[in-house]
Amino acid sequence: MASFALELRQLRKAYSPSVVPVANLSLQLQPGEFLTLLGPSGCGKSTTLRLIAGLDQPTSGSIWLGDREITTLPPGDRDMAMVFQSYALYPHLNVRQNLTLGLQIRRTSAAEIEQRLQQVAHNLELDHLLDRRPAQLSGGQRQRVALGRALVRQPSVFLLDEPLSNLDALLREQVRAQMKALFSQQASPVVYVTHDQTEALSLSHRIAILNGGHLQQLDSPDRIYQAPANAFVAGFIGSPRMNLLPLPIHSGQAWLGSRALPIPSHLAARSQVLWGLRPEHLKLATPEVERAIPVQLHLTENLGMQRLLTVAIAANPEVRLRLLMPSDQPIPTDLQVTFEPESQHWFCPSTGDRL
Ligand SMILES: Nc1ncnc2c1ncn2[C@@H]1O[C@H](COP(=O)(O)OP(=O)(O)OP(=O)(O)O)[C@@H](O)[C@H]1O
Repeated sequence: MASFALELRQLRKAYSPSVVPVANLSLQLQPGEFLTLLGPSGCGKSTTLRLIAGLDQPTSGSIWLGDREITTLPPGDRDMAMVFQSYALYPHLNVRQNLTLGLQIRRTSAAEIEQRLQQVAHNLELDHLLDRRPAQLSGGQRQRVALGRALVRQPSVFLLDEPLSNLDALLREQVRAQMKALFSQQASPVVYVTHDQTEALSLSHRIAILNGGHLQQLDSPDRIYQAPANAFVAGFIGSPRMNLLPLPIHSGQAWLGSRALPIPSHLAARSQVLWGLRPEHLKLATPEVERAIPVQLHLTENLGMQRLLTVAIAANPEVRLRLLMPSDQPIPTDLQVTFEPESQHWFCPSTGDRL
């Protein structure tokens, strides 16, 4: 089966001069690539997906499948399969009929339909449920049918809009793993919309982080975590959230309380910097560690395997930092913290850009 790249060129959707959910979005998905649109509520993820599906028309810009422009093509002619959060199954049809209706409409041969049905039902563990109606299924089973309906079609593009968000945490983890395995075998690109960073990080080849209709970073999950392009991405990706503090620069160093932090030379001319350090990179230090920072415990939160501590810098108690430590380690009474210089991030306090 032929597989195509999907490309958005300078895509823009404006509902009014002030409501612009998609602002000049350009990105290209390779065949088989799994790309996630990730961002806070209202950032334009669903609108982008609707534009790709043809359910909405862009104000300007174009959409391409391979070398064919499809910007104004009706949804039914785009050969794309969409999976919604709400499942959207036909209640009066059983699972078998829900899975195969799309193929029958497209006049696929009976033998081909049966072969694809068996394969998808097997992969999604739906074999024993084929004669049931949606009302007789659990939420996780319904969502697997919705995914199966997209997979049997073997479309040119898969569009998935928060398909796991109605499932409880345990089921979400199971279906996520099944989805990852299934979509890794697909030749068609997948555009996945979520506001859940764990889903985005675990499923995607690349993640497009959106905020207010603007693309903030388009990169691999590793790069987005390790080298966030700006303070928005730094604060959005990672749980618990990265420590982000404005620090003054003088005498060629940044100052965290009374502690001087050596800075990269290109920052020396600045008067202030936004300093970032992930809670997992801030460590408790034993007394003999050089240049450790004395702190006082402010708050402890138990997260199961780890504890999240909020500490105040002893010399400047208004400066708070959060750090993660294993739950099975005792919290010492005399607290000091330390970190590796290379785990620090530096951002511009006015633009938020990575420095
Ligand atoms: N038909 C419409 N008319 C006017 N404004 C709209 C319309 N559809 C969406 N919007 C606005 O566009 C913005 C982006 O909406 P969109 O649904 O794309 O966000 P989202 O990132 O998918 O959010 P969520 O995660 O909450 O679904 C929002 O401010 C929304 O109110």
